[in-house]
Amino acid sequence: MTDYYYELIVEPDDNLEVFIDLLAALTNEAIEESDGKVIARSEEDLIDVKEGIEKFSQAININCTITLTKKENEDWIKQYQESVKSVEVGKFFVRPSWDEKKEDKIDIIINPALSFGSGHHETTSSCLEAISTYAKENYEVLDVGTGSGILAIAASKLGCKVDICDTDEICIEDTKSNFELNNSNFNEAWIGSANSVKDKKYDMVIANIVADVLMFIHKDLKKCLKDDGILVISGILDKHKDKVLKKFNDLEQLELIHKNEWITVIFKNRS
Ligand SMILES: C[S@@+](CC[C@H](N)C(=O)[O-])C[C@H]1O[C@@H](n2cnc3c(N)ncnc32)[C@H](O)[C@@H]1O
Repeated sequence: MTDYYYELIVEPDDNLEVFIDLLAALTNEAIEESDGKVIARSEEDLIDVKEGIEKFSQAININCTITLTKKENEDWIKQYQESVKSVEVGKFFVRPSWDEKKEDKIDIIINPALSFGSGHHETTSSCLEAISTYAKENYEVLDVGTGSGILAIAASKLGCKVDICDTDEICIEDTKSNFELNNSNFNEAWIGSANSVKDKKYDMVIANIVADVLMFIHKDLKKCLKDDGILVISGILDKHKDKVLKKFNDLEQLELIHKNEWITVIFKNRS
C-alpha cells in the first residue's frame, strides 16, 4: 500500500451522467456518485484524467468544478483489527488471532465471523464465568446453540468432553474451524438441538439462546442431564426472568448472574 492516494472530484453544473461515463472511461478505478458529484480515487496521480475532463467540459460548454487532492492512505485493515478487542472473563482470555495471548489465562481464539459468540456479549461472558466455576475435568458437556463454539471450546480447554449442536449449519461449520484454530477437540457435532440426544446424559448442559426457545426446549435440556448435572441457561432478558424461573422450577437454582439487562441462571438437576 502506498502512503498517499489521489481523489478527483468532478461536479458539473449539468449532465452528470455524461461525466460519469467519461470518468469511467478514463480511469480503471471504481468511481462513486454522490450529491451531483462523481469521484474517483487512485494511487496514480490522475492529472491526465483531470486535464481530459477539463478539455471535455470546455468543448461541450458545461461549467464543471474539478478538484484533485492528494490524501494520506489509511491502513484500513489495521484500523479494523484494532477495533476488535480481546476480552478477559473468568479463567479465559478471548482474543482475535492477531492479538497476543495472556500468559496467566486460558487462551481462546475467536476471529470475527457471522456466528454469534465473540465473548463480548453479556450472555456469553456470563456463561464463560459459569463454565469457569462449575465445569470440571472429564465432564461430559453439551453446548446447545453453540454459535461460534466459544463456550464449547472453553469447556474443552478445561478438560471436558464436549458435544455441540446448533440449528444453524453455518454455526456448526464455524465452530469446527474455531476448534481447529484453538487446537481443541470436540466429541460429536450435529445440526439441530437437544431433542436429538437419545440416551446420553451430561454432567453439564449449556444453552445460551433466548427465553422463549429455552422454555420451549426445557424438557429436552432436563432430559439429557445426569441426576446431579449442571444446567446453564442464558440469553434471557430480565423482563422474562420470572416466567423462565417458573418453567425451570423443577431444578435447583444454584446461582443467577445479572449483567446489564441479561440474566444467566445455573441450576442443578434434582435427582
Ligand atoms: C445467542 S447465540 C449463542 C452463541 C454462543 N453459544 C454464545 O454463548 O455466545 C444462540 C445460538 O443458538 C442457536 N439456536 C437457536 N435456537 C436453537 C435451538 N432450538 N436449538 C439449538 N440451537 C439454537 C442459534 O443459531 C445461535 O447460534
